[in-house]
Amino acid sequence: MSHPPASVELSTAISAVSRASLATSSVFRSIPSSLTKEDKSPVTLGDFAAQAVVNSVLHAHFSQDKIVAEEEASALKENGELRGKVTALVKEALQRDEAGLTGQKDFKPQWTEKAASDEAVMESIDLGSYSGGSSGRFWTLDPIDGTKGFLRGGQYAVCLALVESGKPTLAVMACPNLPFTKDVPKPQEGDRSGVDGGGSLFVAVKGGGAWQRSLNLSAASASFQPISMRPRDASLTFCESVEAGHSSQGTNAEIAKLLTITAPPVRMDSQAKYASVARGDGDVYLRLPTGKGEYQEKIWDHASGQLLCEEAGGKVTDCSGKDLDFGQGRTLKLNKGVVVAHRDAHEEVLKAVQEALEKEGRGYLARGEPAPAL
Ligand SMILES: Nc1ncnc2c1ncn2[C@@H]1O[C@H](COP(=O)(O)O)[C@@H](O)[C@H]1OP(=O)(O)O
Ligand SMILES: [Mg+2]
Ligand SMILES: [Mg+2]
Ligand SMILES: [Mg+2]
Repeated sequence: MSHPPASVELSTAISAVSRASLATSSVFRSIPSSLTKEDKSPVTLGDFAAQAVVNSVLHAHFSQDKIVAEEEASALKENGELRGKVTALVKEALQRDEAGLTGQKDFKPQWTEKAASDEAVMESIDLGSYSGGSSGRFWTLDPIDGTKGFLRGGQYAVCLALVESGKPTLAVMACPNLPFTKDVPKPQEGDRSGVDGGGSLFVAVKGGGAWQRSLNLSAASASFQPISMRPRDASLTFCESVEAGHSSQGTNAEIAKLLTITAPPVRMDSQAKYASVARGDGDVYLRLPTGKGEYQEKIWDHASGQLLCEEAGGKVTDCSGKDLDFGQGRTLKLNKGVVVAHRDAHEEVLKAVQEALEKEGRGYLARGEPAPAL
């Protein structure tokens, strides 16, 4: 098959994510500033604009579908200048010609001019407030995954997935700063001039494979190609977060020793990590909890990445070997940590993860038990 299995959902999601990544790329080039949210994490006008774009495209095509998305519009309600900038970005992204942007000649955008007023933009952002759950279907969106990377001038991703009965069934992820192949060097952190050839777009359909093409239709690699994880090899390479506070890098180093891996881990921001192991740039993505595992991972931080890796031949579980459960609300509250490896390597990697956690006195995370009370 030379194209992912077609559906209106897939065409709509490709249109939405491609448009959103136009808005984020434009903010990225201009050296974004940020606001700080209540949980102390940053948000930029790129996050707001991308969420408004995706939600308004989804709502125009599937008005019954609910959306679980990261951002909320409250900060824009008090800040007219920021609101105006977001609306201008949304307008520009929604007005782009579909065939020229995504090559989807038969897809007819259903949204109207009205989607790009200040009021409509704020309403669209707040369409993402759904609480999730295990029944029916909903979309989950991270408008900019890796906002810290986005601010530093590193990797980030626009991540959208359709979840049905608690399981991701369709994923579209744009990685505007990830070159189409590993052979083209990634831009240096802080380089805001963009990627030669225009970054990468990833798609996965449950039971229908994982695919990528260049985000830029004029690039040589503008048509979808299937991707797969690297088969179990003699030596494994690891991929982990740049942010030490997001996962336990010390535990990863111990796991590498147990697996006799000597190569240093590749550090990268965002779900671009899932995409790069899905296409075989690396072998293992570990995101192990810090401390006692107090942080609950958000569903939008994993839904599209999980499907991409599973459809590319991988297995994705938490530290106790359980599947990620996307039907528990806005967070993965029944899971601790994420372990991604090729199907044939996963058991061995998980064993090393569990051994390292036991050694550290955090074996309860490996057993899926609550942390012991002091
Ligand atoms: N305390 C935390 N622990 C784990 N992940 C976090 C934490 N705070 C934010 N995140 C999320 O981690 C992801 C990026 O992590 P990394 O690049 O380290 O893999 C992002 O989804 C980020 O959200 P956001 O979408 O707001 O950037
Ligand atoms: Mg995120
Ligand atoms: Mg985000
Ligand atoms: Mg965030």
